[in-house]
Amino acid sequence: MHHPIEFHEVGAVVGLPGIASAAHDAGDSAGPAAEPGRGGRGGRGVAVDLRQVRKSYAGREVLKGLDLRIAPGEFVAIVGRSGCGKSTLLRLLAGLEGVSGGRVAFGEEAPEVRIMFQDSRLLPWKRVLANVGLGLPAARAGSPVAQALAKVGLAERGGEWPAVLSGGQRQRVALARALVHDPQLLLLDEPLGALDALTRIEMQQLIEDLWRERGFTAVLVTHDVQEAIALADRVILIEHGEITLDERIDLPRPRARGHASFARLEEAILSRLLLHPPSPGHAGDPDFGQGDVSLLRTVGQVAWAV
Ligand SMILES: Nc1ncnc2c1ncn2[C@@H]1O[C@H](COP(=O)(O)OP(=O)(O)OP(=O)(O)O)[C@@H](O)[C@H]1O
Repeated sequence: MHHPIEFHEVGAVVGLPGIASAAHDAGDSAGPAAEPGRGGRGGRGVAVDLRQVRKSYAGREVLKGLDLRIAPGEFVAIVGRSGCGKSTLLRLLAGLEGVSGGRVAFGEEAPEVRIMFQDSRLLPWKRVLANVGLGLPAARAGSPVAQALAKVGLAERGGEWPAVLSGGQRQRVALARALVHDPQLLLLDEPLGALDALTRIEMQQLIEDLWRERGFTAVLVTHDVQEAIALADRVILIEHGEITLDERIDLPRPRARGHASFARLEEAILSRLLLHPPSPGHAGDPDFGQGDVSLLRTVGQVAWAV
């Protein structure tokens, strides 16, 4: 049964009135309406609702009024050129920074949100077990920590120091450290960016498996369009601080990179990325209109029909 979602606001509110009612007005929604994510099965995911989110640093506007709704259990990938504001968006979602305007809201009060970065950020003076159990009461840590380590394929490595692990293994530990808290929202800030190609694909599969099993909502920032298409229900493109593309990926999972429809979708998104070169200090893309989105959607649909 479909229940309306009541959104709970986090961070500062500037310029927008009460949220709960506005969030459900069909006509008020920017982007696709929140429908349940189709991959995650565990029902653990939380809905996310961003309205007119703005973020400035020292008077320079980095995010210029983002509207984005994410359904519970949905997997969203954010792509865009370096410096377009992807990590800033994740930090706002994580509550690590406050918005300069607009609002960030979740479908539940105080959901469990975890974030994973490109570097593992493990504490080098603590063994793997202690790193994964950080923040858990000692009495409760044992079994969940062991289970999380087993999930990421490192059941035997708990007694080791982070320094003796490979980069990929350290990221697995970082993933286990997030999993142990059973997150409702998992934020992934280019977590596989420093890994070799093979390890990267293995980690992508692991993340997808865990997402399907646990059902958390996932927001992945990545420079890799293939990675975005392989994992996400929707690929969002940010350009000059604005969302200029919100593309639903309807390919069956697991997704075969070599498949013609995958390749065409990748080409379409890449060409969209390359269409508008960076223009520092320029507010938005005046020459970008609905037509561009329609064009890409057409390309995508043709690709999916193949
Ligand atoms: N704490 C900060 N103080 C000042 N400027 C900041 C701060 N954090 C981010 N910025 C600026 O905001 C812009 C967006 O940064 P952000 O890290 O979100 O980009 P990004 O899209 O994630 O880039 P990349 O892909 O290179 O990681 C950049 O111009 C950056 O210099």
